[in-house]
Amino acid sequence: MASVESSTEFTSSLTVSSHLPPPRTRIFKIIVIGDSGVGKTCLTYQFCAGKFPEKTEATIGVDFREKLIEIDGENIKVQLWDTAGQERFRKSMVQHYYRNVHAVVFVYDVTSAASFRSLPAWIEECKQHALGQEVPRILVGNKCDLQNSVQVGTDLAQQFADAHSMPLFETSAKNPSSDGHGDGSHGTRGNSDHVEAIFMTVAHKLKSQKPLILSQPPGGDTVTLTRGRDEGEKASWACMC
Ligand SMILES: Nc1nc2c(ncn2[C@@H]2O[C@H](COP(=O)(O)OP(=O)(O)OP(=O)(O)O)[C@@H](O)[C@H]2O)c(=O)[nH]1
Ligand SMILES: [Mg+2]
Repeated sequence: MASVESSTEFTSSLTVSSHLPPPRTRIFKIIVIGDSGVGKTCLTYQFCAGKFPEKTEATIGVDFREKLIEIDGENIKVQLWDTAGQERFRKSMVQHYYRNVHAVVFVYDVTSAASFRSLPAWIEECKQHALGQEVPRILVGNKCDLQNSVQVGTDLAQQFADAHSMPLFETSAKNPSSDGHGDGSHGTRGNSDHVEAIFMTVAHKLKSQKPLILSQPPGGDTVTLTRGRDEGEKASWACMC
C-alpha cells in the first residue's frame, strides 16, 4: 500500500537541501464503525462524493473512500475505511481495520436504541486491538432527519460521549441541513452537524496532533523532516498496512 510521508513549509532561517524529495501528501486513515444499517456507507459517501447514495447494500469487508482536503496550506488525503457492520462480513478483516489507524468514528442510528446499546461492544473491540489513547475517537448519531422516530435522545448520547471522553455529533447523511432534535455537545444546537464538518474536525485534530517538525542534524546544513515523536510512531505513519 502507498507509503505516507511528509512535506511542510520551510522557514527562511533554515538552509534547505536541494536534494529534498518533492512534497508528498499525508494520508489520515479514519475507520468508521458501528452496527449494520446505521449509515456508515451513506456518511462516508456523503463526505467524499457530496451526496446521499441512491441505494446501498450491506458492506462486505471494507470499502475505501478518499477525499483530498487542504488544511493550513497542506494537502491531506482523508482515507475513510467504511467497515462492515455485519459480523459475518467483517470477521476476516477486523485486524486490518485497526492497523495503523489514525482516528475512529463510532456511528449509531438515532432511531435505533439497539445500535446505541451496541456502542460498548464496539469500544471494547477497539480496546482489544490495543488502540492507543492518542487515537482520537468521535461519536456520531446518524439519521437525524427522521425526527419523529428518534429513540436515542441527545442527553443520553451526550452522557455516553462524556463518559468515554468523546465529542458527540448528531447528523444526517441524507439531509445534512435537517434540523436536529435538541442540544448537543456544542451546547444549544438547533441544527444537526454537517457531515463534512464532522470529518473536517477529525482531520484538523489529527493535523494538530501530528505536527511536522523541522530539525537540523548536528553539524549538518540540510533539513531533515521528522514527525517529532518516537521512531515507532514514525514507522506507523510510513506504512499503511
Ligand atoms: N433517513 C435516513 N436514512 C439513512 C441515513 N443514512 C443511511 N440511511 C439509510 O439506512 C440504510 C443503511 O445505510 P448504510 O449506509 O448502507 O448502512 P451501513 O452502516 O453502511 O450498513 P453495513 O454496511 O451493513 O454495516 C440505507 O437504507 C440508507 O439509505 C440518514 O441519514 N437518514
Ligand atoms: Mg455499509
